Amino acid sequence: MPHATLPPPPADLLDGASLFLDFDGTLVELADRPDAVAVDDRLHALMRSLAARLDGRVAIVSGRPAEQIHALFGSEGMTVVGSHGMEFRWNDGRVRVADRPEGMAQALAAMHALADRTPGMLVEDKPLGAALHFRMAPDAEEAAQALASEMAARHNLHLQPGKMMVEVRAGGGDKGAAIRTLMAEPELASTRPLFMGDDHTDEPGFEAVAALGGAGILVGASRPTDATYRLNDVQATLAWLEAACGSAA
Ligand SMILES: O=P(O)(O)OC[C@H]1O[C@H](O[C@H]2O[C@H](CO)[C@@H](O)[C@H](O)[C@H]2O)[C@H](O)[C@@H](O)[C@@H]1O
Repeated sequence: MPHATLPPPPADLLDGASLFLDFDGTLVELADRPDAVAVDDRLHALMRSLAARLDGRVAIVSGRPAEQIHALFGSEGMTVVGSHGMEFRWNDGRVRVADRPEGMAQALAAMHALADRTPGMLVEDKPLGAALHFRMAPDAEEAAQALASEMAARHNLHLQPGKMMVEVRAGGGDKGAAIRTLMAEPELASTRPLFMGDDHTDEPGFEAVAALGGAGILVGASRPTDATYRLNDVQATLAWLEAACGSAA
């Protein structure tokens, strides 16, 4: 994986593009708890501007449940892919959701047992996965990783690392495969896909957009990546998007 110093994206990159956006760490700052995140007026306005600028060719591609992203954005009416590429909710009402894997109940019970004896550790129960969050219990990272690995192996679940969390989830897809599915929509044909994301779990998305003739934009510090461009942080990302779609205040 290349590790060059990446330039910021050019201002005209949205021309003829379809835009896929990660959520946590890309559009909103990371917080101590998953439920401490909100979509403010600035982000609402930006999503409306992007939808207008790109004729609706904008989607959120998140590890969060699609339902949660919908609830956070309210009436924006955009396409959302949730659960790391396993749930599709298109803006025309179509829905495609993978089955909840067997073994989730046992994995959740084991995670709750660990969290109950670990102050600060949180369990996130998702439709297609279960996550252990140790942002507020950093000393318990090893225990969380060990339990998630054990649950993944025992119940044939996909092990999904994240930022200060580890998840077991339904397998068979990732953000890269999800972007390929979205790009197969007729109205996206012959557009150039762009994907913005911050996490290692966004790398399959960067790889997919590059293979489809587009570009990935890494949000955060320089690291080995398949992205083509880089922006420093969430604030730089919001400012670049606003400028690129002409909605800067
Ligand atoms: O793919 P994303 O949209 O970036 O979602 C990835 C995960 O985001 C959430 O967890 C992360 O954000 C939390 C709130 O800032 C933070 O407390 C946590 O440490 C981060 O890992 C979400 O809770 C997960 O379900 C997503 O998979």
